[in-house]
Amino acid sequence: MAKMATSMLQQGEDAFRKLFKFYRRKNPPPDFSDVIDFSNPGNHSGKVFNCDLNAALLSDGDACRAGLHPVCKWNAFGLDGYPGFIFISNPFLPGSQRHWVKQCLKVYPQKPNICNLDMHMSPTDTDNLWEKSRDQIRQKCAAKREPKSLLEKLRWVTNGYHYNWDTKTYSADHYTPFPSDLNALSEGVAAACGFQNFKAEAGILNYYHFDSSLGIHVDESELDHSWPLLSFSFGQSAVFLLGGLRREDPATPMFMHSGDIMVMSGSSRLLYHAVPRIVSSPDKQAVPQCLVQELADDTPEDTVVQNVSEEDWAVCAKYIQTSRINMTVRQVLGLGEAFPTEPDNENTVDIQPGTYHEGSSDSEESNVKRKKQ
Ligand SMILES: O=C(O)CCC(=O)C(=O)O
Ligand SMILES: [Fe+2]
Repeated sequence: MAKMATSMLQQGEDAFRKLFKFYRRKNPPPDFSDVIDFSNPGNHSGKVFNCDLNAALLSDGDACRAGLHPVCKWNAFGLDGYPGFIFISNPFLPGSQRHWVKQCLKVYPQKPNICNLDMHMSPTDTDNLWEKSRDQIRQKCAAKREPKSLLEKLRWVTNGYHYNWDTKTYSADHYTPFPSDLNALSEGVAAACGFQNFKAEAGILNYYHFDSSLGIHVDESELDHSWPLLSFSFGQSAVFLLGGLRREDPATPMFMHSGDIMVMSGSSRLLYHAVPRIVSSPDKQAVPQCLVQELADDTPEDTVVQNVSEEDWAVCAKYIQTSRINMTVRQVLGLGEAFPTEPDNENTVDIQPGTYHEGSSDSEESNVKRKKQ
């Protein structure tokens, strides 16, 4: 079976699509032995190398304020053949990941931010998703099939410059202030990777369940590609496929576990990628161990990461038992750059907003619709 995945890599034509289908398959489940696991990279030591980040680029104090270990303690890796790609294996301080899960469920979906539910519901119906869903989630019984709460129907949220899925553009007049805590985390990670003046301007949050996937796409709508794309994962794990500059190029499979960060920069910034499958976290506990921990008592006052109340965490923990949340953060504009004044209508495409990330479809195409860029 492992051979099967490898041989697909060699076939050339549409190798990525075949690999996507291979990892998406439910019955029989695929062999995951070719999937690089950066938490245990020994098995793939031929492709993975240690990446020495310059610890002087982010002070220990700033790292701690963003809820991160000092950079000298990070396990950062590069991947042969992918210059500019950096994988940081869970650099989060114990307890700090909970904050991001709570923000993604309770705070970031709030109006005026936009989510997939807005595509077919009124703003009053999609506001206060947390309040409308928390009791239902908390009382959920795993053994029974129960109706999904609105929060469980959430697939994406945008913040900062809100991505327009129809025109595949960002615009000056569709903007809400970028969350300051996520900005601090993003600036810190970017700085540690050598991008000192990175500005977090747009965020796309993706919410996955065990039957979700994200189709093959490239993120190229940002106007300046010299800045990295940052990706943060929490909850259950994903198989992530990193491809080439062409959609059909072969791809390298890797796991993203809770707390892992990916930086796509330089010549890896515009590579095709996809998430064919969500899998249980490797520690096989209902909630990944790194999310069980609470913030240390001596956490400084000025940290952006807050303690999550027991009441709130009860909801988040229930949700995350079957879900993964990914936050991608982008800088949209270059230094001193502004959006073009005339909208570029030629870019209009035939995607259906909100269909990029449908859970139950077996077709990889259902998700590909999201960003065929
Ligand atoms: O969920 C992920 O790991 C990938 C998300 C992604 O590619 C995107 O939002 O553009
Ligand atoms: Fe992406």
